[in-house]
Amino acid sequence: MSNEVINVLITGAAGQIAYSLIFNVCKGDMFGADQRVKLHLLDIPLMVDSLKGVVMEIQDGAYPLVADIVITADVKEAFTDVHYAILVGAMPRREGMERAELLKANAAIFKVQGKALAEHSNKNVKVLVVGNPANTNALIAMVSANGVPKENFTCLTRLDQNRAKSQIALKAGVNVKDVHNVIIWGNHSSTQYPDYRCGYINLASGKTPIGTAIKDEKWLQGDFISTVQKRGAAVIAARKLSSAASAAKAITDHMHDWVLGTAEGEYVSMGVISDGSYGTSEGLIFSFPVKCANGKYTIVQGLPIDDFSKNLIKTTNDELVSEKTTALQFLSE
Ligand SMILES: NC(=O)c1ccc[n+]([C@@H]2O[C@H](COP(=O)([O-])OP(=O)(O)OC[C@H]3O[C@@H](n4cnc5c(N)ncnc54)[C@H](O)[C@@H]3O)[C@@H](O)[C@H]2O)c1
Ligand SMILES: O=C(O)CC[C@H](O)C(=O)O
Repeated sequence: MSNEVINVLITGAAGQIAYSLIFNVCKGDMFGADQRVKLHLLDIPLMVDSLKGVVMEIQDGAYPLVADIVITADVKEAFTDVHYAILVGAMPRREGMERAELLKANAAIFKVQGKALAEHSNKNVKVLVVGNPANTNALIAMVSANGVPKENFTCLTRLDQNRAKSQIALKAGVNVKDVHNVIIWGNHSSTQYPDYRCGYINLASGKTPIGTAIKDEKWLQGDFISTVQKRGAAVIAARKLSSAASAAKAITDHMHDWVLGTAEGEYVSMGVISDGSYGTSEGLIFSFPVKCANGKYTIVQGLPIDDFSKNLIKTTNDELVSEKTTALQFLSE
């Protein structure tokens, strides 16, 4: 076990997602089986008693990797010296609530937290925003965090990628581990574009493009896309609560790959600052296919984009431009 300890902030630490996520971190699933962690757990004052119960459970889990735990409702204390900030805390969308309503409610939170990252966290803090609307909340935190490198701000679209891979695996009758390089473009919303066109399946006969293995273009261009786009809403409709265990798994996958690297030839989807690739608007937090090595991600370049894909990328880009305009208005009020 390494002697070095990393400081990991989880906000919304008394919430549903955190109740799975914290234990993934404690087990070493996120940063590796040798990496010791100090947990910084932030929630609102009302939830601090509940956090005390979470601490009891962490202790009762007897995790050797946990070096220390801070629980707090104080933003400065929570953000001080953190190397990784996983910003989950937000108001989750309930059934029937519009995402635009969420934008306003959450803009204020991410402005304060962006400032706190700049003022109190490690200068190279890596940030993952999960709280919705995740892309635009990440953008608000990024523009509010003077001095923190803009490439250090990401948002979660790995849950969408995992959903897409599973739908393909179910349809093809293969194990999900054999499905590779399905991409999520754009916003973590119902305009996202789940793109199978660069993906492949490892069949007994060899590496096979998804379109060739599934041979059902109508499904791939129709129900596949809409099922993934609407999966979050379907979970809310069924559970009356937003997805939690699957979100925690995706957060763990995202941070693991960012910090420890992706396998050779593997693309993963992350919301990252757009450099204008694939006709997207520079400066948005947009989900792209990326590869990770040495703690850095690179947007995969040169993928073939036909008119079908171009249109869907434009739709989700337009939605993000509009969210950005609204968010910047809230910030200036
Ligand atoms: N990007 C994704 O893929 C994805 C997936 C699932 C859920 N989400 C989003 O993640 C967020 C959390 O979901 P959840 O199910 O854990 O919700 P939850 O309501 O169970 O927990 C949220 C927690 O955040 C806390 N909180 C609220 N404001 C806070 C603040 N300013 N600082 C610190 N903590 C604060 C709440 O007190 C609560 O304990 C929601 O916005 C949800 O929509 C995103
Ligand atoms: O609010 C939603 O529609 C989605 C909630 C969450 O982001 C998810 O993807 O499960």
